[in-house]
Amino acid sequence: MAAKMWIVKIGGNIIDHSEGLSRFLEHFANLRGNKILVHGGGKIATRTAADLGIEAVLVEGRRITDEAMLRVVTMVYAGLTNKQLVAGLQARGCNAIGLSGADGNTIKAERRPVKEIDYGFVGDLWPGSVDADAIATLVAGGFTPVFSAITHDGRGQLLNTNADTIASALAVALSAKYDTSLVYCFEKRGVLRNIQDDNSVIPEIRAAEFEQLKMSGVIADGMVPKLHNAFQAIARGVSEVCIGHADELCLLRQQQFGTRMIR
Ligand SMILES: Nc1ncnc2c1ncn2[C@@H]1O[C@H](COP(=O)(O)OP(=O)(O)O)[C@@H](O)[C@H]1O
Ligand SMILES: CC(=O)N[C@@H](CCC(=O)OP(=O)(O)O)C(=O)O
Repeated sequence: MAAKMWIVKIGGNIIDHSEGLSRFLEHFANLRGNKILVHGGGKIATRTAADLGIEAVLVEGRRITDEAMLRVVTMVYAGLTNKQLVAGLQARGCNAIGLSGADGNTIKAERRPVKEIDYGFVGDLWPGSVDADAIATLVAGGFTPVFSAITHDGRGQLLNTNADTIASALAVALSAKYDTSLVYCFEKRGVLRNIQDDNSVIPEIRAAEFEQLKMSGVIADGMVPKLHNAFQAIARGVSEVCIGHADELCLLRQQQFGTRMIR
C-alpha cells in the first residue's frame, strides 16, 4: 500500500493571527505521516503593498500582478511569510524546508494569457507543472516542504499563483506516489449552510451538489474557486479532500474534520 501524504493549505486569515497560527503549527507539526504545507498570505501582501503606496486589485479572487506587485508578493510570500512558517515548524521539531516553485524546479507555471483582463505576472498550472520526483526526494530525505504561492516559468520569470490551486496541483501530482489527502484549513469550521452560523457545517458535498449550492448562493466569494480546486483534485485521483478550521486539524484522523468532498 502507498505511504500516506497530507497536503495542507492555510489561508491568509490564519497566517495573519499569531495565536491561531501558533495553534495550527502545533497541530501540523504533530500530524503523523508525510506532509507538505502550502500557504498564501493575500491579506498581508495587500497590507504591505498599501504601506508602499501600491494599490491591490483583485479580479475574481485573483490578484492583478504588475512588476511592482510581483516584487511585493515575492517578498511577502516567498520571503517573510515562508521563512516565519519554516522557523515556527523548526521550533516544533518539524524539519521544514521553504520553497517557491523555482526552488528545485518543483512547480513550473505559464503566464496567464491576456483575454479580457491582463493579470500580469500570474501563473497558471497545467498537469505537468509539478515535479513529483523532486518533491518525493525531499520527503524521503526527512524534509517537510513548505510551499509559498510563487512559481516560475523556467525562463527566469517568477509568477504569482493562487495557493489553493498550488495545493490542488501538488495533491494530484503526488497521488501517483502516495495515498494523498488534500486539506484546506481556514477560519471557519467547514463549508457552512448558513455563513452566519458556525455550527451549520455541511459534512459532505458531492460534485453534483456543488453547482446547486453555488446557484443558491450558499457558496460564494473565495469558497467558489476553493471548491472548484477541491473537486478538480477529487476528479484527478486524490483520495480525499476536506475543508475545515485550522484549529481542528487534530480531528483529521478521526474523520471528524469539517466538510468532505465526495466524487
Ligand atoms: N458557505 C460558505 N462556508 C464557509 N465560507 C464561505 C461560504 N461561502 C463563502 N465563504 C467565504 O469564503 C472564504 C474563504 O475563502 P478565501 O477567503 O479565499 O480563503 P483563504 O484565503 O483562507 O484561502 C471565507 O472566509 C468565507 O467568507
Ligand atoms: C494570483 C493570485 O491571486 N495569487 C494569490 C496568492 C496568495 C494566496 O493564494 O493567498 P490566500 O490563500 O491567502 O488567498 C494572491 O496574490 O492573493
